[in-house]
Amino acid sequence: MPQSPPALEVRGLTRRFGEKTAVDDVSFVVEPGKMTGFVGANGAGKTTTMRMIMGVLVIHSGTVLWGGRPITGHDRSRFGYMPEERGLYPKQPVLDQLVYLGQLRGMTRSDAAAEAARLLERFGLGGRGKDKLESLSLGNQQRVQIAASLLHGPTALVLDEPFSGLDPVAVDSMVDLLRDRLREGVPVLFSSHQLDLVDRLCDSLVVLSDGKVMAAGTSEELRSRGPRRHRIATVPDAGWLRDEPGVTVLDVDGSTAVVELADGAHERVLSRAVGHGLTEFTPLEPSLSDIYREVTR
Ligand SMILES: Nc1ncnc2c1ncn2[C@@H]1O[C@H](COP(=O)(O)OP(=O)(O)OP(=O)(O)O)[C@@H](O)[C@H]1O
Repeated sequence: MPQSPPALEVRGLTRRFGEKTAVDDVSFVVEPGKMTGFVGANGAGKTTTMRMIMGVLVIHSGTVLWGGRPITGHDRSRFGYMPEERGLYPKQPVLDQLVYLGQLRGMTRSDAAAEAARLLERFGLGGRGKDKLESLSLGNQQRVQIAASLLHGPTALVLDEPFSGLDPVAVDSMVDLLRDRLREGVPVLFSSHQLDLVDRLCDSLVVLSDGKVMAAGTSEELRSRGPRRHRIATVPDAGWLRDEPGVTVLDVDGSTAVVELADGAHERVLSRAVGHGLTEFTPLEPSLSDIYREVTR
């Protein structure tokens, strides 16, 4: 029977810098084949967590598990990692660096060269292989960094802000490449400040605030736990909702209002709305951005 692909899990991960606990008892799972967004304000502890996952920073307590057992150096060497500090050499030609990295990761020279050329082509950089990295625009340098993390057919991807500085076309071509890996069951963890992108791309979300996990789960789970918003329209005017118990009006414009309903208020507000000339009563699914704002408020 074929083995199911491994999940990446962190359990109780903790890291201090002097007096400050930068990552505080952090636990979450990145399921195989799932794109998991890692979000949080500046300084929330995302980079520190990713560094501990990759073994470039000592873990003070907790564990990283790969396929349910403690991760090894060999496991990590097969991951694709895009560190915050990036790490390619500005003064060396793009293709040479990629081939070198591929060889470091156990590829033959010719396999590494072929795969590097294929990835550069996919990113529209087919003609730039002989150029020094520093001669490329920042967005194109970013594409090369991404190619470096994908080169060796990684078993998991840990990507620190992979989309920052990319234009929408570059984001889409990167996402296409990631989807190829996801289909093979590779778990992908990526940090981002771009909530709209996270909303569009993620299967799951981990929200970090001040070193702690504020929410973690699949998009559906988090959405079902998110604020219960409704759009209610009553003709001629929806202003009466302002005085209705159990209703928080977020926006009202003439006959239409967007509201949050308290637990148990739904039936009563619906029947009151009928009395006020109801034309619409629609539940609104919260976006991941709404959920993020809610849990970090
Ligand atoms: N090497 C270090 N020495 C001292 N403090 C550190 C070190 N690395 C991180 N920190 C502190 O740990 C906390 C978490 O930082 P981290 O870089 O992990 O956050 P982040 O969520 O990745 O932020 P950003 O979104 O700005 O990249 C911050 O308060 C930071 O100043």
